[in-house]
Amino acid sequence: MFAASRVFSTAAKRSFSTSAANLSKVAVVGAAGGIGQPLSLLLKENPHVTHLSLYDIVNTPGVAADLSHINTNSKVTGHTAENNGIEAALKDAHLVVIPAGVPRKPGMTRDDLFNTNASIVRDIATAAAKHCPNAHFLIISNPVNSTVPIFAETMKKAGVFNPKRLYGVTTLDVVRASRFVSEVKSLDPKDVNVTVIGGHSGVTIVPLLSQTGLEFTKEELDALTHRIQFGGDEVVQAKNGTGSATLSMAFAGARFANSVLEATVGGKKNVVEPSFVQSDIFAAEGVEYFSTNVTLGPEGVEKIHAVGQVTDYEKELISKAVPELKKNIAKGNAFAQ
Ligand SMILES: NC(=O)C1=CN([C@@H]2O[C@H](COP(=O)(O)OP(=O)(O)OC[C@H]3O[C@@H](n4cnc5c(N)ncnc54)[C@H](O)[C@@H]3O)[C@@H](O)[C@H]2O)C=CC1
Ligand SMILES: O=C([O-])CC(=O)C(=O)O
Repeated sequence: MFAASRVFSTAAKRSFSTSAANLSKVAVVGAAGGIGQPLSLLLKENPHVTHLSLYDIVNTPGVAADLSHINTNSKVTGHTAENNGIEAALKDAHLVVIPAGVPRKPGMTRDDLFNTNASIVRDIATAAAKHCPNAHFLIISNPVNSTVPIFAETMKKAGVFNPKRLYGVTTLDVVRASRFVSEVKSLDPKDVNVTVIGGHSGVTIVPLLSQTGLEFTKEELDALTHRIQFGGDEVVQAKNGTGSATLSMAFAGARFANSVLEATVGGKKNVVEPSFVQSDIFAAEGVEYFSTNVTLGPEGVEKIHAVGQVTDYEKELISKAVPELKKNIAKGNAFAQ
């Protein structure tokens, strides 16, 4: 995993800058938005990317022109809905990152975004099934617990679903957890890895603080657990109606995209990241998708890690997460039928 303070190490840049065979087309859908723009900037700096393809319903020609002046190797193209621009944007993409859709305002839950974002994600999945069915798909659009099932069901209908290549992006939860714990323990976040499992909203976000190897008082556990579960709300409140996390999400999304690229085209072994993927872990409880650490390999998800040893406190958190997740997933599945 990357050190929290740097998205790309100098060594990674050096080792991948010379091999053309390692390079690939990456599309960002929702590229002109609050997340899309800084995420595209970070991807422009990624040495694995040969072609950065930006799609949005508005403004991508300007964003693409701007980014195209940065002197890194990748070509940048901007596409909008006119003239079926999504086809050109997605065709032959190796990886597609999707931060398209509306963000929260204060007082809203992520599930309140469902009515708007569900159809946006379904329509993008329909286009993806047609133009780049073998790509790796990174879903950022909320509510992730439901948009991942929507994307999967739409791909299944088109007969092209590959569960190894569909990832709900939950990286921001571990980025936050690392930062928040390091603040409490006066540590450098690069030395603090927190496993977070479950989903990406409120009580479905389950930090496994016992697995950090650090000691916490009950007060610290309660406060940290709450802050990690509701970190998104802190930003929504602070932005006061103008949106939700964009810059930290761009950082997290770029880290996850780079990990997938390193594992799939960079030849790197043992790349481990958390992701909300199709998973057997709680399938018996009717939970078809679950976020845990996964090992990424050349084909995508190679191994889903077990939850591991958990305390009674964490068992209780999991028992609250599972029914909520089940509901969110069922809602996504039902929408896509
Ligand atoms: N997974 C995670 O950890 C996080 C997820 N999010 C989610 O990411 C999404 C985007 O957030 P922001 O970038 O802040 O929103 P934003 O409103 O700034 O940007 C969204 C962009 O999507 C575009 N868009 C809308 N419909 C589209 C379509 N059919 N095709 C292509 N593009 C389309 C809009 O034109 C806009 O440029 C939200 O749903 C938000 O809740 C935000 C933070 C963290
Ligand atoms: O809170 C939100 O709505 C955006 C999000 O998913 C996050 O910041 O984790």
